[in-house]
Amino acid sequence: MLVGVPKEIKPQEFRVGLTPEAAREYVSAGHSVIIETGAGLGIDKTDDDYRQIGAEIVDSAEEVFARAEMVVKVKEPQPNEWVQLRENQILFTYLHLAPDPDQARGLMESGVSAIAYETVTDAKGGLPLLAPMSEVAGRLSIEAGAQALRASNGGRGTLMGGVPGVLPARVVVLGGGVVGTQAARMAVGLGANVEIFDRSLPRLRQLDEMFQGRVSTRYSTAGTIEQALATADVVVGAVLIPGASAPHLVPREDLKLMKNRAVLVDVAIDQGGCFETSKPTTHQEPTYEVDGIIHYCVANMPGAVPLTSSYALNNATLPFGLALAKHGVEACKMDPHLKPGLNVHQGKIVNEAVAESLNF
Ligand SMILES: NC(=O)C1=CN([C@@H]2O[C@H](COP(=O)(O)OP(=O)(O)OC[C@H]3O[C@@H](n4cnc5c(N)ncnc54)[C@H](O)[C@@H]3O)[C@@H](O)[C@H]2O)C=CC1
Ligand SMILES: CC(=O)C(=O)O
Ligand SMILES: [Mg+2]
Repeated sequence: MLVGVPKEIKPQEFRVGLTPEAAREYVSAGHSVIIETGAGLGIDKTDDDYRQIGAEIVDSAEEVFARAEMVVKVKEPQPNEWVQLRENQILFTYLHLAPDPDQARGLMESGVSAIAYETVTDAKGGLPLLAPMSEVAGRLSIEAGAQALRASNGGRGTLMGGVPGVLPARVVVLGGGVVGTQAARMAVGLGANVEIFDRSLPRLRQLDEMFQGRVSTRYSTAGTIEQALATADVVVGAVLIPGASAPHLVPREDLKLMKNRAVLVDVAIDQGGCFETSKPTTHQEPTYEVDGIIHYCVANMPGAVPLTSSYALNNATLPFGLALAKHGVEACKMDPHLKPGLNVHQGKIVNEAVAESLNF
């Protein structure tokens, strides 16, 4: 199969769909790989690095989209990308369609078969192609929160770990999955006071065990969240209902319960966000303020650390990508975990949760 990788075009997105090491695996398996010139520069890989493993460098994204039988990307296609997709072509990337009906329509009209990283599953009920980026985003969320707390950035002026004689910041994490766990680890590492909320009691038990008393766990209800908001310095939004838009756990009116210039970090923004007042931001302008509360809502957080992120992502996507390259879209029928990854096929939304969420 001819596999193509365009350069990412979202603002400040420096990851790449295939690292040279991953591209080499495709070539070894007998596939051809074309890479848009400069696609790897964000991870310090030159065109020559790709040429050396047997890939062909092409001058434009247009050529990649026109020639490739499978396009491998990182972020969801932008409007000028989705118009270049076509029937009998596979797109393998993050899509996050539930909160994005325009993209959903664009992909349906293109006729492409689009497989979304974030809805591929594993035998343990996890999301193996989302997990590595959730690990990155979870860890970054605390760095982002700590930065936003600085007075020079509009925040309350609280130091995460406090100092002897002065209390540390209170960090509230909504959702104790991959993002939430990594956020909690980082916050604990900085010496913050941490509470994690989840709706799953088995998960709360695991977290309790894992953190050995360094983190408090709480069952997530509107009431318990309201109580926590009153004392929080940073609230990390890390919930997920796979395929669906994130539930709004904090309505706008609840911002008045919070301390002035406290910080909301909405990692779940790519699924629409879990605070009512969230709207996607970019690394260029990551924060904004609503009712005295600082919001950080960057939808491609891992793009800020493209080296770590591209390798972590490729480690997870490689076996699935190789299966798609070998068997085409039929691979989704052969692998029950790749099957839910197929979001758009023959002009229809074919993942049930995504279709339901979009009301399609
Ligand atoms: N902004 C960014 O750059 C990135 C965003 N993400 C997003 O972060 C979000 C979380 O991802 P993961 O941690 O991998 O998901 P996950 O599935 O590992 O964890 C989600 C957790 O939320 C819990 N949950 C569901 N409803 C809840 C509720 N009402 N209250 C409290 N907890 C609830 C679930 O029980 C689960 O433990 C997703 O939307 C994902 O797309 C992930 C990576 C990068
Ligand atoms: C998961 C996701 O949206 C990202 O890595 O940007
Ligand atoms: Mg995202």
